Amino acid sequence: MTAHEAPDDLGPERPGLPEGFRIDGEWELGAVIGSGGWGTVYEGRSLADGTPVAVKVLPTGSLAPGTRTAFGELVAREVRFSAGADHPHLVRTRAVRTLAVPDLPALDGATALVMDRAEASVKDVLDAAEPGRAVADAARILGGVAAGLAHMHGAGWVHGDLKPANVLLGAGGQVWLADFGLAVELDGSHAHLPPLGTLDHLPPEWWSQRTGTLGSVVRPTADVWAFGILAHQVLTGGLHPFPGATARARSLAAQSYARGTAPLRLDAGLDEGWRVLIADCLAPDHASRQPHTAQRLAARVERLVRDARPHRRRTGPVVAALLGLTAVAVAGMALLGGDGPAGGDRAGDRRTAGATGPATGAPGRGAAAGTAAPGALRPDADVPDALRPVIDRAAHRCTDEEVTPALLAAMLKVESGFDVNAARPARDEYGIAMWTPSVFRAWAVDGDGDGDKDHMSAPDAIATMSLYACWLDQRFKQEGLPKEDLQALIVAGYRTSDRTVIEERGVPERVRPHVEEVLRHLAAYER
Ligand SMILES: Nc1ncnc2c1ncn2[C@@H]1O[C@H](COP(=O)(O)OP(=O)(O)OP(=O)(O)O)[C@@H](O)[C@H]1O
Repeated sequence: MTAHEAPDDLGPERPGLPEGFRIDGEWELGAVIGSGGWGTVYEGRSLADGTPVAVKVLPTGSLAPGTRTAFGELVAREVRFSAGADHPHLVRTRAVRTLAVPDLPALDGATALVMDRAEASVKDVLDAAEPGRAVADAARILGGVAAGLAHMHGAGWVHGDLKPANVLLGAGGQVWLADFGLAVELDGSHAHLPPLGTLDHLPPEWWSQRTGTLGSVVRPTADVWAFGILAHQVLTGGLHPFPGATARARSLAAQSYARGTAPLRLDAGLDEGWRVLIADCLAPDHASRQPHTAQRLAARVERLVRDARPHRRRTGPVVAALLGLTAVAVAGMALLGGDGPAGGDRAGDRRTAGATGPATGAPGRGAAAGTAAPGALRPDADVPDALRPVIDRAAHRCTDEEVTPALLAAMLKVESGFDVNAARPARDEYGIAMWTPSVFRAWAVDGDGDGDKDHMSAPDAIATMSLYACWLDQRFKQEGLPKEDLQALIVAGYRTSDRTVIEERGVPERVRPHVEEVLRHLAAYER
């Protein structure tokens, strides 16, 4: 949400919750991370397993009656959207609670959103950036933002407040859209929003439209405009595409451009592909921006991310340094790295160093000789020879012990029978790992390091399967699901979703036969 445009009468001094405050005996609050226009975000941790979380507390008690209705509506929206958001590029809300704090009347009855905790926002990165130079990992960050937006628009929502502060970066390199207080559900082609967006990211047409009782009309093209501004900032170390020392001056410059009285002057240092994409996002009005849907932009950004890859092999650690990440977080980033052999090798080394048993990090069947690590493939397993090194390498991207070569092989066996050309068009699933292309895009890993991420390429599809399995594994651990069931749950999550498995706290009935078949193969494949 926006700090500058929020009404001033949200309450005098905003009261805070003390460190150590517990929510429902499940989470404990720590220090304040920051406050926005509507609420305060605290560090927190799960009392069950110490998992770090961020808790956003949205009070309503201290508001003037006139403000309360509008604010209550925004809170309801944030809660409604957050609870339903389920995508790797949208920050995950783990729980929504109503606080009971009779001693602090202003916070009694406040809503608390318990979210995955980020390390930093893109705003933090831009604040530390050198103007004129793209921030480290710029293309990948923008790829995540575009994929998150495409998902929101596809699901019938508009973000409404896309800006650097609302793009969060997780400790493992994840890119999450956040702050859904202004997210609105589309009613046909548009929705209504109170006039609250951020000046610097509002489209020029916003200023000329009348604000009705329902608020301003907001359409997906407003997010596309905001993405254009954000992309320019990320690719130029924070430079806004419109001139002016203040947000208001820049918004006036944007309006002059939209009226045709000033040209669009993008930074001269931008690569041609990005320049064209940003110019499309910054088309002067709703109609001319409309063809550039978030879905199309996401596909274009993905191509640009791919093209940028040879130059960014070494950027993961740079982002880590910039964000002050820990060694553990850097290790997580190697796991997530879709950067081909470099990322894979780092993960392999780490596994070697950390493992108590002999290393299986070396790709290929060499690992089958001598003492094999748990989960290594049996030499007589019916897995095609050519795939063994690919599966080994993919499994070693994940440092969690449940994601083994035998598990991935058993999943592939049942998904496609190791057929690289397998297809189930009715379910929109293709290739050896039966990826749905739009889902694959959100996770895609370049398994063979050829600069391309293709769900029909076995190395890419299998490496991506491993990454996704690893993430599922970590989710289920965070949720405290039984350790002995984790492999079965990963298989079930791959066929359904993390949320379905977590909600059912086990293997959903409808995928039970599939899971049992995979487990049979797993038993036969494991050394
Ligand atoms: N899940 C999270 N993990 C870590 N930090 C977060 C998380 N969500 C929000 N923050 C941080 O908490 C601070 C307050 O966030 P909040 O969304 O309330 O306001 P904002 O986006 O800064 O401003 P506004 O709401 O006015 O637009 C910001 O610094 C934001 O980066």
